[in-house]
Amino acid sequence: MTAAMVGWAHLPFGKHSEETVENLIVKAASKAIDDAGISPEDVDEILLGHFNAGFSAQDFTASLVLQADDALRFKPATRVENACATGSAAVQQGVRAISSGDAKFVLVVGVEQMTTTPGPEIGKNLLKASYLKEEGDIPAGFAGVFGKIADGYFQKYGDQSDALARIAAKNHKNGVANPYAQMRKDLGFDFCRAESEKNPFVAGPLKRTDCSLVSDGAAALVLTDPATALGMKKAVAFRSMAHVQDFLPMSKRDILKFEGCSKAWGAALGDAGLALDDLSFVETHDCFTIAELIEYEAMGLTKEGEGARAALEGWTEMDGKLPVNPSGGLKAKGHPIGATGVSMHVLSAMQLTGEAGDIQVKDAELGGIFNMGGAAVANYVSILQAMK
Ligand SMILES: CC(=O)CC(=O)SCCNC(=O)CCNC(=O)[C@H](O)C(C)(C)COP(=O)(O)OP(=O)(O)OC[C@H]1O[C@@H](n2cnc3c(N)ncnc32)[C@H](O)[C@@H]1OP(=O)(O)O
Repeated sequence: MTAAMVGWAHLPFGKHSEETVENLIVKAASKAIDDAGISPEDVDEILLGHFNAGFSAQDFTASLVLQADDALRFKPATRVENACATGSAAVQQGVRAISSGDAKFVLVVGVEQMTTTPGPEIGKNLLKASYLKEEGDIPAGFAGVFGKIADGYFQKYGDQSDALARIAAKNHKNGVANPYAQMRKDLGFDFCRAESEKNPFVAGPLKRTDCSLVSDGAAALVLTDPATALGMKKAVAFRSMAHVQDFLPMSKRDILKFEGCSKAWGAALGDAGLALDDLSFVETHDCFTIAELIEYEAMGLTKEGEGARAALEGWTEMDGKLPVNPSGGLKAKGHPIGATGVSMHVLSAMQLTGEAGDIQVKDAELGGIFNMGGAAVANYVSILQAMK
């Protein structure tokens, strides 16, 4: 074990036009420090996950965290970015600072405010996480990128519309019980399966219900070393973690396999000496339902081309053999880009300390997280375990 989470905070995700990036950061940071029961003076390093890419005019944001408390002034603070995996990139950098012995307490904050940006610009900003030379003109923003992946997958393995609707319906159902989720509505399989005025096609075979939400929100956590964590009121350890970065152009890869995701799961489970079956739950990056389906294959839950089985046979439901996205995922909880990976770690820590309330997975002991930037370009897996 290299590091542990000892305090955390999660603001409700949603449309928060009354907020500013600055307020979101300050609120989440203060709450996480309070939750850890440390003094702001104890923080040795600050990492801020913030994608931005045009969502906010303020583009130099690391120092905004210092506004959570005067005692944070003069602490080293750095902004970390790796597309939609920005939050996990910040968390894993924090774990490295702890493991190296450079810091005793690290504060990690993830934030994004997307909904105040006009519609067409949202898609344009998100597309900056693709290879612009090849994908820059794809219509419908990042949905266009995953629409292309879904098209290719359907051509190779057949129509997967039922499985995608099952994934959407599962995540929406789970989101109802999550007080931090943006959309708490059980849409049901039939609504997600059928094209309708309320559920139009967005890109390729992907309908609105196959897409994650556009969101505002922040989450934060405090890390320390495992020995110090043992003396604190709660602690969730990093049993292992992995980061695998792949080529940016999709043309240089077989995009129907998320090879970086597969390698990251292999490395993290291997380092932990665990099998996927040992995990109590997984929070995975369902930016689009087709991504969750391919991730089932990449994490080793099913063989290649058979991800649909896991959805159609209920393996990943709350009462299935491996609950996936008990939080409702990006689909229902929301996907404020820079906050997403931090949120995944916070909600998993809540599961492992029995703080997850109505989304609690029974007897959760080990949790896996997969957070992805771009189309399987930045791949981060963390395996978390309760310490007490
Ligand atoms: C970039 C990386 O590195 C990797 C990644 O993670 S890629 C993912 C990045 N994120 C995205 O691409 C966001 C994708 N989602 C979207 O762009 C938008 O949600 C969307 C285009 C699918 C829909 O937007 P829209 O058509 O403007 O819908 P909008 O007018 O806001 O809302 C209309 C209705 O649909 C609902 N709705 C909006 N988005 C929804 C969604 N994704 N799922 C379900 N319902 C949705 C709204 O609640 C609203 O419902 P009511 O009429 O009942 O109030």
